[in-house]
Amino acid sequence: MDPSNQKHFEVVDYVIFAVLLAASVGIGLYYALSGGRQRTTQEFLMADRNMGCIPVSLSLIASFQSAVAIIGVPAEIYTYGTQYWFIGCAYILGLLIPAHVFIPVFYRLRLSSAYQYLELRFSKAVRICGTLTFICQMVIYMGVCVYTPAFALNAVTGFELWGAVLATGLVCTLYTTMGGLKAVIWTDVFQTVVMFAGQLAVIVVGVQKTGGVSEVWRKIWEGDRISGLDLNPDPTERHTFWTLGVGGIFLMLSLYGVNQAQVQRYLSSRTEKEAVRSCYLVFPSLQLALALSCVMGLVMFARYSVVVRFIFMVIYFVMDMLQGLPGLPGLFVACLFSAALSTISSAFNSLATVTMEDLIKPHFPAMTEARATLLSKALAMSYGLLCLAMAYVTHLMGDSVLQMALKIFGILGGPILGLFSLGIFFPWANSTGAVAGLGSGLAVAFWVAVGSILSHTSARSPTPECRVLLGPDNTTTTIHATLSNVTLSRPSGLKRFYSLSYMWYSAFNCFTVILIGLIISFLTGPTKKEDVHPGTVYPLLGKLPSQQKESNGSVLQQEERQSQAETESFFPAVEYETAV
Ligand SMILES: CC(C)(CO)[C@@H](O)C(=O)NCCC(=O)O
Ligand code: NA
Repeated sequence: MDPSNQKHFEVVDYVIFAVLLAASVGIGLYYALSGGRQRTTQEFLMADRNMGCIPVSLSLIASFQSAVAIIGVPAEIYTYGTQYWFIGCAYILGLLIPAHVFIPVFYRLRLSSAYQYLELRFSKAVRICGTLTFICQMVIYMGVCVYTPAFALNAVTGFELWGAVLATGLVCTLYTTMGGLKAVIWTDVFQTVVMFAGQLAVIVVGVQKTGGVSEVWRKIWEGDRISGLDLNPDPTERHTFWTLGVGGIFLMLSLYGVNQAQVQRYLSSRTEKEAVRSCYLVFPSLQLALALSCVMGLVMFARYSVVVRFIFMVIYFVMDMLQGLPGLPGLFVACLFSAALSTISSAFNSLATVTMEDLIKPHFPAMTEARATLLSKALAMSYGLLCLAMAYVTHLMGDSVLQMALKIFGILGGPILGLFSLGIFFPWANSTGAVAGLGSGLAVAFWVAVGSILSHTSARSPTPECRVLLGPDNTTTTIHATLSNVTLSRPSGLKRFYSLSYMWYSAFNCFTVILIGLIISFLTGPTKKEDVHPGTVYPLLGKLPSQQKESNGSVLQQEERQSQAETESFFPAVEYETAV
């Protein structure tokens, strides 16, 4: 194996990549010119609340399955064995709870943005704090997503780095701005299929070139890549059944339960049942996505029988396998960029939605629908350009990309999950408690994350390390093998606190918010039962009231009624189901 010889693309590979981009723009154009022609925010941001469960479910898995997972998960399996696969166990509760708690609550309140919930349950201030946290989370994450595939390809193949970043950023901005949420969802469907096809191609060719299934299996077995269930309760162990299978549930809840990108898809569903069904359908597709990435990591190990710690080993492997098979390298590039595009388009659209619904509309209640839609498009476009800037910021950082993405979800998404859980499960919580809880949750989250970076404890790795250094022209030139005998002495005191496994971040930060939120609520006078807005608290023992009747005249509901009337004038046949 010689990572120093650069891999190249043929014309046909570039053509396939271009077809992917063109098809995505085509879908955007189609939804710009059909239906209501994106003239209302209901259509642009909510897809007219008329989506079926299959496109929604594929779109749900596409939102947080980016090139980071396509590159990061096989690399993880190749380097450390199959322990990470146990995160699949977290998908069970991680999807059942959103389907039966979060979706019913949000859907029946007929929200446009998840953060509207925070105002109904607490106050305007809480809504704004939540929105701002979400914006930070998605903007940082977006940078990682757009940068990763471009950088990885560049490192191995010399694929033009900033050209690829610009192409993805601009194409995505274009179809998101033109076609709104409908285009985002339907491009997600197409891109998810391309993503699966690309991974499957690599696996099939990889197995064949390594000598067939039994040979691959023998090498994996001899190389000791199949990890048993690690039941070590130590929360500082990076990956164990507990960190992945239990910590992972909170990661999933923060993504599939309360993240605006997903909530928006649930709310765009035709009926509540359809939304719940789409959440159920995520389970098999997400398991498939996980299985494909894990198997790819295993085949990769079988191919080389040695662990080389090179961050873009996955791309090297793919090119090594697919070189000489015209079009297949192009299919994989399309797979990587499909994964990236489908994630950043969800990010643009959800960011435009929260900025519009939570930060702008409340201040300009008289804004016309035409102006609001135009402004939403301008917002989607601005976030697209901001994304390019964030790609540059990511360029300046360095971490395992998978770990980096999951840390962002834990550090910023965990406290948001805590905030929503505080509102949904604890009727006593009040607005002051919520703001204090979120503030403390974020502060502790940053403290632990920065502490962990500074004390380097999270970087402990039990495997011998080899590093491939990047040469001056970004080609891989030197292989520098260091057998690092990491001393596995237990850190003590604060260091031990800092070495908390990043897989616990979501859960830990969520609980900080709930704990501080409840303490402050009780100190400042808990919310009385009769003051809680109906339908905002999930009755753990009773039944959630069915869809909100539009009875009282709050501004929010007037807004809702107005936009609902608009929707109905466009689609008189839309029916809103009221109960499960
Ligand atoms: C969100 C999970 C954990 C769900 O399996 C997975 O898709 C993942 O590891 N995502 C990493 C982030 C990304 O792909 O951008
Ligand atoms: Na994606």
